Amino acid sequence: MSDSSILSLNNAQIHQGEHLVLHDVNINIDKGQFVYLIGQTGAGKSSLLKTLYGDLPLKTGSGSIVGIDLTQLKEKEIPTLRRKIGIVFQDFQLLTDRSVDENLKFVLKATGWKDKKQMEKRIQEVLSKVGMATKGHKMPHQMSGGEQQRVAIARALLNDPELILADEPTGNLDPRTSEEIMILLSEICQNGRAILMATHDYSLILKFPFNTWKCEDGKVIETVQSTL
Ligand SMILES: Nc1ncnc2c1ncn2[C@@H]1O[C@H](COP(=O)(O)OP(=O)(O)OP(=O)(O)O)[C@@H](O)[C@H]1O
Repeated sequence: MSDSSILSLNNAQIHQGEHLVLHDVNINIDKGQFVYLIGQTGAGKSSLLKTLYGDLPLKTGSGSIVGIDLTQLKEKEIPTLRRKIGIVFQDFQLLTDRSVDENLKFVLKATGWKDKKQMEKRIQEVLSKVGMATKGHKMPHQMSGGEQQRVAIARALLNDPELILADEPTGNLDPRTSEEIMILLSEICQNGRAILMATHDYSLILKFPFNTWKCEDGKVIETVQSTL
């Protein structure tokens, strides 16, 4: 593992309970790198991401993410891990009973922020980054899917993570909105964060080309665009 590595798995096995999903996984992402994760339904993309954010245990092989050893990860260390990475899901997962500002404040409080002024400042900063500076008062149901995903990305940025894991972040969006979200994620990457993004959308990969890993036949292989 090089100094610039932000995520690596070596000879890892990814399990869902007793079911072996992926084996001999050897992957590395450096700081500031963008990588796509593709593969057919059920191929193991979400299982791999879940292992990386501590939702599934890594029992075989070795793995490290944002400086944390995944094989040694204890239940009580999972919040620390989640603070150091940003996670974005297909279905946004905003709390539907509160405004954008309150959604973001909830995460800040849960991750140890106390000072009210500092929290307000940080919320405004991340909302500006995703083009939602004036939308803090909105409730989730008052926003389009694309706007909700922007807020979800703002939420992922709150604690200034070096790595963002995104599980089909454009899966619920129309093609144009998907492109807008990709432009945003590309900008975030250009600002030095690494991104690992699972997707089914090959047209996005062609428009925004980055390294691509494919889950296939129980393995993760690096692939080139012409073989997608
Ligand atoms: N909670 C679970 N318990 C047991 N097996 C599961 C669970 N979730 C997924 N699996 C199994 O693990 C394998 C990989 O599923 P996974 O969700 O990682 O695939 P995926 O590539 O993300 O698929 P999709 O593109 O449909 O999201 C599949 O065989 C699936 O049936």
